[in-house]
Amino acid sequence: MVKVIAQDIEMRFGERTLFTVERLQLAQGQTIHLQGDNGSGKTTLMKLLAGLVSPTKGKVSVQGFAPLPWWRSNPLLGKAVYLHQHPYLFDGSVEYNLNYPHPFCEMSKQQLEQRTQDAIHKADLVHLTKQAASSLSGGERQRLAIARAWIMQPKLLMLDEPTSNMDTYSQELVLSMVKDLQQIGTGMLVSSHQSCVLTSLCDQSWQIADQGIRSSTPSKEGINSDPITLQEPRYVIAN
Ligand SMILES: Nc1ncnc2c1ncn2[C@@H]1O[C@H](COP(=O)(O)OP(=O)(O)OP(=O)(O)O)[C@@H](O)[C@H]1O
Repeated sequence: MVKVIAQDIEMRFGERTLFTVERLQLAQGQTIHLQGDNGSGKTTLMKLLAGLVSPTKGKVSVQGFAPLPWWRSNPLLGKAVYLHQHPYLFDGSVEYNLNYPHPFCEMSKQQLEQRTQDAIHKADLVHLTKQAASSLSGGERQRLAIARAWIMQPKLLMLDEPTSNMDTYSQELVLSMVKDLQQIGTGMLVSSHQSCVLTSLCDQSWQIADQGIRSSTPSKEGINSDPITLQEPRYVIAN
């Protein structure tokens, strides 16, 4: 089983402690809703788990991935795929952006071509394939970025505010792609400071508040947010 583990983490910017966490784990098969107010540290936590930023203290490690070639100095990069809410797209057409990850995918050329065509339809990008990615609207950019991840079938995926900027139609397209990834076991962390179309898929919630991160599982009424009890193992940390 593939997982990314954060252990004894402290994340600080200057004098300000954003959060501390004893242990946090994102594994294949999990779909987690990451909640927190604006500025609480959701993006920072995701970047930390993706190896894009380093914690002030503590360690982030991965398990279950194939050994790295000697020239890859950062063992975290590329393991848990992070999608920013304003996704980074390459110069070039929508088609170019969808084909870009092909060399990194473990699929035959034929499978990749089929999956790319399926992604174009799933994300309703058929009429946009030749258009420059830089000219897309915010919602179209997000659909393209998620379609690109859908082709890659990452083991771990982090979606940062994936449905902000999206109308109902785009949200439904994204929901369908995310459900597909969930079915093949992609472990996902979905950040959103309020419920969105994707949060109903989540089987767990991480809440950043008061410089800590609390983990909870949904109850019948929704996410269970009982008062914090440090002894309970389901809570990651609470300050
Ligand atoms: N490189 C940095 N240097 C200094 N402060 C930073 C840096 N990166 C983030 N911060 C600060 O850390 C805090 C958390 O930022 P982050 O983007 O992780 O929050 P967020 O929960 O994703 O917010 P939002 O919901 O508004 O997107 C913010 O106050 C931000 O200004």
